Amino acid sequence: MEKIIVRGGHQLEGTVRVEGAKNAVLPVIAASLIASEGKSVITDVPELADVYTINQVLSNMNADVTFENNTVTVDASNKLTTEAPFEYVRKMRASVLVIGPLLARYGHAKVAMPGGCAIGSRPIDLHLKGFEAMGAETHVGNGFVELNVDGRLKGAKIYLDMPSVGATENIMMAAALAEGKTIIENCAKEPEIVDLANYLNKMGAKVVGAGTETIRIEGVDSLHGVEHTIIPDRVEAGTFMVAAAITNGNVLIENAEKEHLRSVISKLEEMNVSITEEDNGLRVIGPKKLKATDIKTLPHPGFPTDMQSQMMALMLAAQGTSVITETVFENRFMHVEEFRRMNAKMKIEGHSVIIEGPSNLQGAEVAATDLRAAAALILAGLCAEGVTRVTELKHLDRGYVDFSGKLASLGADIERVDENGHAIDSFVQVDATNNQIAAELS
Ligand SMILES: CC(=O)N[C@H]1[C@@H](OP(=O)(O)OP(=O)(O)OC[C@H]2O[C@@H](n3ccc(=O)[nH]c3=O)[C@H](O)[C@@H]2O)O[C@H](CO)[C@@H](O)[C@@H]1O
Ligand SMILES: C=C(OP(=O)(O)O)C(=O)O
Repeated sequence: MEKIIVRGGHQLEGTVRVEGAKNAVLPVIAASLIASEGKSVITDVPELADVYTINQVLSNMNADVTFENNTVTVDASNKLTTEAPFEYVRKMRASVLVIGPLLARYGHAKVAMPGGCAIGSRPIDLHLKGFEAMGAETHVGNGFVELNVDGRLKGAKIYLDMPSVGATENIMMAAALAEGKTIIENCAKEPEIVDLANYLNKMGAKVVGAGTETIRIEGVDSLHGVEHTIIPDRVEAGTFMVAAAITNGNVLIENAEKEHLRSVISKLEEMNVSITEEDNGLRVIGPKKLKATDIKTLPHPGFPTDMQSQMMALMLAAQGTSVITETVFENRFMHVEEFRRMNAKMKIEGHSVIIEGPSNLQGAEVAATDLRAAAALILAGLCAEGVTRVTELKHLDRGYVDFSGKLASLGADIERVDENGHAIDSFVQVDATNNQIAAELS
């Protein structure tokens, strides 16, 4: 079993560059399925397990996909098949984002139903209600959801019961090619929604209002491939901000977009962390003593749930009582038990965790329970006494490129080892060209 081994107590210093955003690139690659002509060229794509998975989903549908030098190309002008099997959806829930494009272009999609996961039940009812309002018939059975449209999708007025990121993206992609006008109310406002809208508009779509709570889409007859650069990953940036803060370090986080990180910056500043904008990024300096604070996760522009576990690590090192309330996912506290193995003093009360800081964190063997928990346990290891060993790295590899290597370059005592204890590089997919994917799938 691969592990990351961290020896705490080193201040981080230097510069780290943030990659393109996982949560922006997945819908953008899925949206490339709508282009019936031309090639889509997507740049600043991070080498993440999830990117390989979405590429495989598209490739399996007969799209031509390549991934080299942080650039994904998709040629979806072939006749595509319209199914995404469980093998992919199991690995990555974002596979459901192919439904909107397929339904819009072919009037049919059959995708394995995503189950629950470590952070909650995560249904897709809002996606399906949106498609039904646009004229699709949905049928759920045998572990799949199958959608059919008689003719073309019709524009509709859709109110989302909650501002779901995935539902907003899926409906926006479907509406881009629907007949007439679609209005999505109470939609998600995340920067990744804006990035997808910009991409669709370059492809020839007519989307206005992304980033506000109402998006209006005038459907067009066809979309074409274009070039697009992915926005920086605000969660990776936030994670390195916490790494600098928790080690009393001084780190320049290149390519971090301040506007996307307002809630995170404001909470870190409350904890006495210094953050200044420089030409090419944000400089983060950790204080000698971190101050406790409270956080409630909310849809954007509120505090992001994807930064909740990393902030929990930081609060464990802060002076005083902090409270984290999770309102986005029903069960995103699995990492609490793992932190307790490191001597963390905290208790769960309903949707909140009360953290008594500072905990005298001690190194221990801990298991990542989800992607952000993996990063959070490593962050805790950076300031714990002794050695922390983190397992279940498949979660980490979904969302962080060479996390241990980047921390090591900032001065952390950290290495990734294989089951025999030999040092290895971070997750690297040997070859992700289309041929390789085809070979894997055959
Ligand atoms: C690939 C990607 O971009 N993932 C992000 C996306 O996930 P994702 O798009 O899955 O998250 P949503 O915004 O849809 O989920 C928010 C809440 O709405 C609920 N819900 C959602 C859809 C639905 O049909 N019915 C329903 O009840 C979910 O269970 C959850 O409680 O946004 C989340 C919230 O910011 C982030 O944590 C994830 O990192
Ligand atoms: C929850 C996350 O991602 P996903 O929706 O892909 O599981 C995340 O990025 O923290």
